[in-house]
Amino acid sequence: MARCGCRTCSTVRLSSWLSSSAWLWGGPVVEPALSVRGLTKSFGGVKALDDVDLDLLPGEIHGLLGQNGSGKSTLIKVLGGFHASDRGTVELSGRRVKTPLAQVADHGIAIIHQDLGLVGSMSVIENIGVSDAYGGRRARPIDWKRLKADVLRIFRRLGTRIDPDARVDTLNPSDHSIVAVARALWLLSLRATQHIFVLDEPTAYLGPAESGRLLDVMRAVAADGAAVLFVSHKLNEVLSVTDRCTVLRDGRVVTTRPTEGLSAAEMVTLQLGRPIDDFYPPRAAEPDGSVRLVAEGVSGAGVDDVSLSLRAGEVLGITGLVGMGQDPLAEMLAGARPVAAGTVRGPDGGVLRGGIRAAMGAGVAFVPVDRKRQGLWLAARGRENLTLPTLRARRAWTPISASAERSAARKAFERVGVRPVAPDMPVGSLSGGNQQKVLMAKWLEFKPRVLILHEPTQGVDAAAKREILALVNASAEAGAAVIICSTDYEQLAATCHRVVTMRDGRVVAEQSQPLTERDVLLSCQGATPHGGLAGSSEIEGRA
Ligand SMILES: Nc1ncnc2c1ncn2[C@@H]1O[C@H](COP(=O)(O)OP(=O)(O)OP(=O)(O)O)[C@@H](O)[C@H]1O
Repeated sequence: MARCGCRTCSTVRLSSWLSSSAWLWGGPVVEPALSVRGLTKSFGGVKALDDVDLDLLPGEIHGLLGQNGSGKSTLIKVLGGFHASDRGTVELSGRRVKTPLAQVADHGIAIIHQDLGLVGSMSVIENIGVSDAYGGRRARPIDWKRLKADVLRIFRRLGTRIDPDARVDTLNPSDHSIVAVARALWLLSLRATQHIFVLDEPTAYLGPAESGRLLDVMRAVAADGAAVLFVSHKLNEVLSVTDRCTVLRDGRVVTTRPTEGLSAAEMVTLQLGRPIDDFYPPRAAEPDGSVRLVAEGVSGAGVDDVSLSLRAGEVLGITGLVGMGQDPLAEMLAGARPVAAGTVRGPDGGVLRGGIRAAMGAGVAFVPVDRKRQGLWLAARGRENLTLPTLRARRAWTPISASAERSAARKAFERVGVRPVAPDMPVGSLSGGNQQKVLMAKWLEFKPRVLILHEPTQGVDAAAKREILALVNASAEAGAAVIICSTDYEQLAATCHRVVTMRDGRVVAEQSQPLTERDVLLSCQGATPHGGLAGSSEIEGRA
């Protein structure tokens, strides 16, 4: 049964109602907030959406699932007016609307993308205030006093204590998402009575604790009567928060059904059209190689006196609650961020100075967390992205053979499961998960001696996640030393030989095999495994 974890919500969950006879025999007795019929959209020869029907009911949290490239983002972009559909109709509360929709907020629709569109140097309240009337014909002054009262009321309803006057760049990532939801709530409250929230992988960058806060916010929004569409590859979250799910495969709806009674394995089978045996590949063999990377007393922005070493063949996890220093540490080890004190020694024992270029020269590869801004050249072809890391090693003026590049890229894309395998397609036209696979292919092809991965499977579906991690393990078995910097505790426990935990910039714990998700989470929360914090609902819900 879909569980309501919201402490303030006393409403009856929709799940039992949805599976009741009222739904089954007579169709929905409640007017859908959004009703889509026959939606079809192609890009060239690719049918991204094929005759899609979808109903979102007021008060419901509806999961939208599907493997990478199945059409989820395209559906959202059509709803958001970003793409015109080729065919199909959209009704809002029973009223047919003209598509593509313009000014979707006027129709009560808020779309919250992964990139939240907040301005870090502005306060929370300024970010919310400037969202009204942006692009409008008449400028009018913002009533800050009234706005602040509205925002505080919304924050109270969402159960958050974010300071409206705080600068956004001082907040943690889950607060960013909550501010984006609050901004949408405020904006919609000025414009429409029925609200529809579409959240496109809002928890992709969040750890379990931070995600939990956002899921509570979604529950509060739905409890007030909004319809919520939630896109995620994190099946635990989909199971815990949604009332119903719609599964897309190759642009078509496979099923829409109540979440109650569904398991994560069944969700994967519905998405792929086949079951997968295990969510994770077998762990890489125990390492017995020589030392490949050493950090000695490394300090810098957000990192305080960290020492660690890593051997060839080893897969080391670096984790912590979100924002505890693991992200800047991964960047410092890769030469992508300056080290203020201490040293990093590379595969040959020499101190790595000279930034990321010197690190690459020593065989260190880095897969950054922000694939769109730091990882990929979105306007370039897939094959060109793959060539980039080796460009410097080529002899000057040696022409690049397009056909050789194409055939190498085709093989690399097949290895990591990029769909479609189209080396000439601009990377920006691929789905988000497939972009992530191209990024992985780019650095695996580099044949690194040290491979530093920052959230390597974000936004990828269950099958692709398994394939990517299998390649990471193969890379370790071929002699690379691997670091996975992540807040996906389950993935770390299933993949790593060793996990170090950071808090306030320092390494505070180190665990080796046997590892469990629970132990990793406990160490992040400051408890010793098998002790303390026994009452944490976060842990109990997932154990
Ligand atoms: N602008 C575009 N140009 C060409 N093809 C596109 C474009 N946008 C999407 N596609 C294609 O449409 C299909 C559906 O992509 P979409 O982004 O909707 O998938 P998705 O389900 O959101 O995947 P993911 O889980 O990876 O985010 C894919 O084959 C993708 O390559």
